[in-house]
Amino acid sequence: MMIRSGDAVLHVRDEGPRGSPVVLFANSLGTDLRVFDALFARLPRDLRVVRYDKRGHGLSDLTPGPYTIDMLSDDAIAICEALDLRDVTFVGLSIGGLIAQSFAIKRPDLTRALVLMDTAAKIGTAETWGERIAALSGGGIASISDSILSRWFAPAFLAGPEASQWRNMLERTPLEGYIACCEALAAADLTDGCARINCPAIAIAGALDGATPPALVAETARLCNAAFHVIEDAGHLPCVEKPDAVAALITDFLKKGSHD
Ligand SMILES: O=C(O)CC1=CCC(=O)O1
Repeated sequence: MMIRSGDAVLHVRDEGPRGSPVVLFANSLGTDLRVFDALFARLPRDLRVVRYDKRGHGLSDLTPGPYTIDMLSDDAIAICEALDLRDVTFVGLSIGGLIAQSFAIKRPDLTRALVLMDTAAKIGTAETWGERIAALSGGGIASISDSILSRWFAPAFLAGPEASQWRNMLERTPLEGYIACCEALAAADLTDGCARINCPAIAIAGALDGATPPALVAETARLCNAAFHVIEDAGHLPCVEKPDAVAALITDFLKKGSHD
């Protein structure tokens, strides 16, 4: 389905029984909602799982940049309002985790719990994102996809045939949407707001994550009192590489700490 948020129409997938606990997923830079396919397949069937392509990605509209995390979390709020979702457990991957933090800071009334996956209150610096934007403007996403993929995945996964679908997804992301999200990342620092989050939360990091290393994710977990978990033999996208381990953590959290 498609849902309007301001000047964009967003591609949303809403699955599972109505009236069940709601889990909302926000994707990372250079991916679309399919990044959660393997994880979704392993979650309990008695959840209402809502996924969407953030603007500038997947089948959602490409609106002019720069974007901000505030604008991107307004999109998540618009989806919740359109679908009348409440008591949301928000699972955010990387930039999706910044969106989830911003959502929880702005709308604690909608937030049941957070799962912060390979993310932080601040990712990179204005300088490192500026360098990436300059490289992208010169050569496009394919010119830097090898280095991005080396942070996304452990070497063994990267060497196998499964990795090519993620390279294709990354390289087929609209360049303008990708850059607009890099601009949002360059400006984002949720350190102060994150410390005010007081809902139940867990943080997850791939042990080999080269983009948001475990120590950085652990620091954000400490800020918002989240339990911290490391997934062995995984990089920045553990929901792709180790979906069984991630599904087990989220299922346990939903049973024990998140929904009653
Ligand atoms: O592209 C990367 O290096 C990893 C990443 C940072 C923010 C995000 O969403 O992905």
